[in-house]
Amino acid sequence: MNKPAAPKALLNIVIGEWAARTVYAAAKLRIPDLLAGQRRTSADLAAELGADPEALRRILRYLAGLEVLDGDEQRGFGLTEMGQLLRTEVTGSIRDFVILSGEEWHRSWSQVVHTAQTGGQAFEHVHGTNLFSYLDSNPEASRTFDRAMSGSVKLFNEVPNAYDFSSAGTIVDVGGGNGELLGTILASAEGPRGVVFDRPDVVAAAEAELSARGLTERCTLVGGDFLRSVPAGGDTYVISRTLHNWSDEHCLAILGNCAAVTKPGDRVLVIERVILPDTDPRLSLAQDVLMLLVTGGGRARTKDEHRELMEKSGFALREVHALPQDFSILVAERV
Ligand SMILES: C[S@@+](CC[C@H](N)C(=O)[O-])C[C@H]1O[C@@H](n2cnc3c(N)ncnc32)[C@H](O)[C@@H]1O
Repeated sequence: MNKPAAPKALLNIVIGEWAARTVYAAAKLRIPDLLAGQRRTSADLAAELGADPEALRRILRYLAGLEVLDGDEQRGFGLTEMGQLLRTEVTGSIRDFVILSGEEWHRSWSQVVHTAQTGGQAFEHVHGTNLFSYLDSNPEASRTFDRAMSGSVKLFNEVPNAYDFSSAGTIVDVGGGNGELLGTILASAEGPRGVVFDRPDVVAAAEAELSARGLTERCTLVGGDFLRSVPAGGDTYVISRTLHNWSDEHCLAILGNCAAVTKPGDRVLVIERVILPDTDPRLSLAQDVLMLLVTGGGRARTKDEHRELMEKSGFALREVHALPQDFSILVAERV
């Protein structure tokens, strides 16, 4: 397809927000769940939702234009492959990410001018507190955040294909969230044991995930603060989608805490959207600005920036492997 002329290309970028808001509305109203396995008209859906039929018809028509839905009022609207991903209970659902993006992240993006002018965090400007303190005192937002982070089955499933964990003894997932990544890794290799390490409230929620996978015997949950220390006893430390939340100084503290409990030859695996030359930068650079808005010093980093942080902490970057959704896994060895 030819690249659209500049005015149209720019307009398409600008109205991207309208598309995102409409997809958010559909997810929030659970329209994709109501369309699972069936076509329905807007009148039918509006009756069930207590919504306005004509407003809903025009919104569904826009969603069909965006290829999130297909069909029309006569045939009924149905889900496309993209629409399926907005259902609640499907493998790889990104509904919770859409809700997080449409609520918490949206409020911060609306203050991007504030951040541009002051360098200050939009999130703090909006909420009067930083992201993780806010999540600590807002259980509902915290659950949405954790679910949004864990809706990454495709990404997590690829991790054991990119790195062979079979010779690991104990794998510690630092900032391991609800344990979904560690559960996937342990399910891929019978030998290793695991530790999920995260904020105390978060690891409590990981228990259900690991027990559902029958992994409680092989896995320990530890609550704490990775800026102070990380659990000792591992030979493989995984830090997934976490360093981007933190400034270089804080990353050095986290990596330094891993170095303090490891010996030469042990591994740190960092999973991040790395800014790589000659690759589509749209996801990694969007992530970088999101971190600018919602964290104090967090950022997406280049491979060399990661290498430097690792070297300063006592690790040598050995390998980089590509993962889905423009993520990479950086494998470093304790020197
Ligand atoms: C962006 S999430 C990534 C979660 C998971 N590793 C993944 O890839 O889906 C960052 C994680 O860091 C955890 N975290 C934040 N501050 C922490 C701290 N001071 N100590 C331990 N964990 C922390 C959060 O609770 C959250 O689970």
